[in-house]
Amino acid sequence: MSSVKTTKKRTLAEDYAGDVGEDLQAYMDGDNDPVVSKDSVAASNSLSQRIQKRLTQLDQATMDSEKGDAGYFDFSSLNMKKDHASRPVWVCPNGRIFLEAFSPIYKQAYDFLVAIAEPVSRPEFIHEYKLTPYSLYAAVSVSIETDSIIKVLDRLSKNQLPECIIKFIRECTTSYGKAKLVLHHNEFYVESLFPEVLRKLLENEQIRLARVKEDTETSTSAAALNMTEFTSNGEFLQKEVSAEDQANLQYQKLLMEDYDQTTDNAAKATTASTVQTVSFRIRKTHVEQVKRACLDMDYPLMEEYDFRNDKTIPDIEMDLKPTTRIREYQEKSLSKMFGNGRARSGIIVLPCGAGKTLTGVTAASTIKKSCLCLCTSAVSVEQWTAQFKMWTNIPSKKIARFTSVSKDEIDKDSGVIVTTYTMVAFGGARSSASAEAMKIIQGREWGCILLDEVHVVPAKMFRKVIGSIACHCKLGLTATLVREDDLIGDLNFLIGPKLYEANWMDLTQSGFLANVSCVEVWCPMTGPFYSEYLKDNNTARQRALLYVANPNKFSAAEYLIRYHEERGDKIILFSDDVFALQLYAKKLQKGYIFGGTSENERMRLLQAFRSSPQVNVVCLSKVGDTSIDLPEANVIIQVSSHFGSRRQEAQRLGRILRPKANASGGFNAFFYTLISTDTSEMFYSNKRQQYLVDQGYTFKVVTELYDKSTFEGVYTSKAAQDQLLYEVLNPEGIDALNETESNKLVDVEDLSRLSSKKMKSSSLGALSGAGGSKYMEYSTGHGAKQRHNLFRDRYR
Ligand SMILES: Nc1ncnc2c1ncn2[C@@H]1O[C@H](COP(=O)(O)OP(=O)(O)OP(=O)(O)O)[C@@H](O)[C@H]1O
Repeated sequence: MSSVKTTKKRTLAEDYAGDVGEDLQAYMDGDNDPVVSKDSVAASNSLSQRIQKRLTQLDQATMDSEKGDAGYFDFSSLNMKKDHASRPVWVCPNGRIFLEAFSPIYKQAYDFLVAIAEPVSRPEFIHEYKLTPYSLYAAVSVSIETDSIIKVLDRLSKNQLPECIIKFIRECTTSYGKAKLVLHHNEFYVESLFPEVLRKLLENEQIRLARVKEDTETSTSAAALNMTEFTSNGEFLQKEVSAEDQANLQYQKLLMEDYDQTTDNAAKATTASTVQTVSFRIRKTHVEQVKRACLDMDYPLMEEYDFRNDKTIPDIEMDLKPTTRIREYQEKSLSKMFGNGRARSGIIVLPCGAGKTLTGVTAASTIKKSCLCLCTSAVSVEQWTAQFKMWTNIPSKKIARFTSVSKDEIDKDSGVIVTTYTMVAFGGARSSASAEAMKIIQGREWGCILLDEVHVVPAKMFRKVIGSIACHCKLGLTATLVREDDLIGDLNFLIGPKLYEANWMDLTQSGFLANVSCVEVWCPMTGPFYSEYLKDNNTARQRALLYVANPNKFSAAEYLIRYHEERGDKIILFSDDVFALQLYAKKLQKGYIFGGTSENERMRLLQAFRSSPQVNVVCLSKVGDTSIDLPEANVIIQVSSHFGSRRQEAQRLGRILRPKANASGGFNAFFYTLISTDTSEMFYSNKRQQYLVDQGYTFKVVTELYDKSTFEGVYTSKAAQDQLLYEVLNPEGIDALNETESNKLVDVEDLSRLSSKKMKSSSLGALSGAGGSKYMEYSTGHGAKQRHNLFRDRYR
């Protein structure tokens, strides 16, 4: 109960934070991390600090000269080219790039920009991108050279490239991607195409000490051997160009010449019979120290796996089935990973429901070596295992699940193990079966690690997992790389750069994602509810319950359920608040699932929802945000959510993104958020939507959903509303309810093993993940703090 009290004291800032499973939270809270050396953190921090400095300098340069009183940038003095109308982008001195999404060469420009810059916002007509040291690092790592970045950007740009931008690109990219860490025949090499880079690195004493001297050599790079089935992006560009309007072909070719040449060169380099590289061998025991020293010298070591030449790890017979067809964007993302014949470590960002699993499975089946797949929950472990079997011909004895409940036999030589982060990172006493499995996991050399949902796992836990496992290649997968804290930078160096990020709207237009109509329904508070809401003596918890249980909101949900049931839709009602969840479910006579629901009951309800035409509504607490797969659902009604969490909003939308049969071509999925007006819910809602707005979704506001004079529902009568108010102000057993909910979010095995000390010291906020500092808000113009003057008053 002590934890409940802590929750009530949470500050507003804490409330904005998003959620992360408590099991992960525990590792963030732990003070000792034997695997991670403090030096390693310091090194990465010092690099982050330098990067931050560069960014600050860039911003400062712009602020000094361009920023006006209103806090907006005035770029009217940009030096425009004569033919600017036919070029698609503006490049601003603060590193922001704006792309006309209606340009005939949009696709090519998009491919280029997403490779060199971070997408900030991608609505229908104008996209915004941002050049950052990380994005440039990613560009270099997929073989786009400094001069090509500048040249292509200049060709695409309507204005002359600002000098500070050219300087920024040069400064950020000269040293990145120039040195690689390669594992050849079980030996680690630092490799480079540039002898002077290796000479410079060897000036560092730590690196010199780590070097095995006799191995200095000029080698024939293994990258010279077979190309993978994923060709370089140059080829993709050609394909896309041919699909464009013929009249624009000449111009497009001219414009993209340099970019094509860059990618062609990269491809040629890999198909040519030899590529001269210089390398030196380093001691295995010194790998971490060398990585650190290189980071410190601004030469982060790219990690690539020469899997085709690796004879130390036995191949697994694992091919995609002939019936498996990967989609264009999946192929494109994989081409960034395998573009030079080796496997690059990095992160692929694909929207919810776009098929990250198949992308990961295809990567593993291309490498065909032992593969460790790390998921966030036992349910995901089941889903990944099923998809490995569905898409590939992997023999069943070669794939094993390792969770608290399922421990399959692990193949002695090689194979795929699907497990959770917590199972691997757990530091306490294990059962003998678990200890045995961990011995194999930690003793084996892995071809690749697949890291699912990388945005939710704390960097500290990553270090622990990655530091305890020997692997050649790491592929991170995520839908929402939303993490404005420093940890996102750490991910770049712990896993690798972002290799690809798909555009949600492009995938929607191509029919790979459902076309969702997002609606915010404004529900005024009833008089009595609002006057209680305004009273100071009511706790924050009570006030939150008042706006969630607002009778007008209840009626709106009731109306929407009736409307969509009549259409034959499948509806999920989400409420983070378990008291409210039960209220809605019981009064509307629908099934509900929360942390306390038994596994049998859960399965029964979900099965009924999936297959029975009579069961079209299921009410879910936050347990349904990610781990419950309901591809049939096409309507979401949110009545209560986790404060300002953009990730939760995106994850919930993701529940209905699976493509739907749609004869008319209009919206085929509906995402409703019910907001009690003039309460703090309005403020949170605005923050929550920002990530989706940046992906191009528009939220319509509806103020008159139904005719109040004729609608009759559970809480339309005055007497029923009074009764509800009484229940809300005197809720029975509410604390116990919420406690059960939070505890059930924890992986069972880990919960039983978390030390009682840790359990006691965690706040309820931490248990539900709210205490994690994962959701710091945008500080760069997209949060409510920087809202336009016109709208500020509305939210005051
Ligand atoms: N190339 C493909 N061909 C056919 N079906 C596909 C393909 N790629 C993905 N799918 C299907 O799309 C659905 C969503 O895939 P998956 O579960 O991997 O998505 P996801 O990106 O991991 O989503 P979430 O983030 O919601 O977990 C699955 O049913 C999967 O079978």
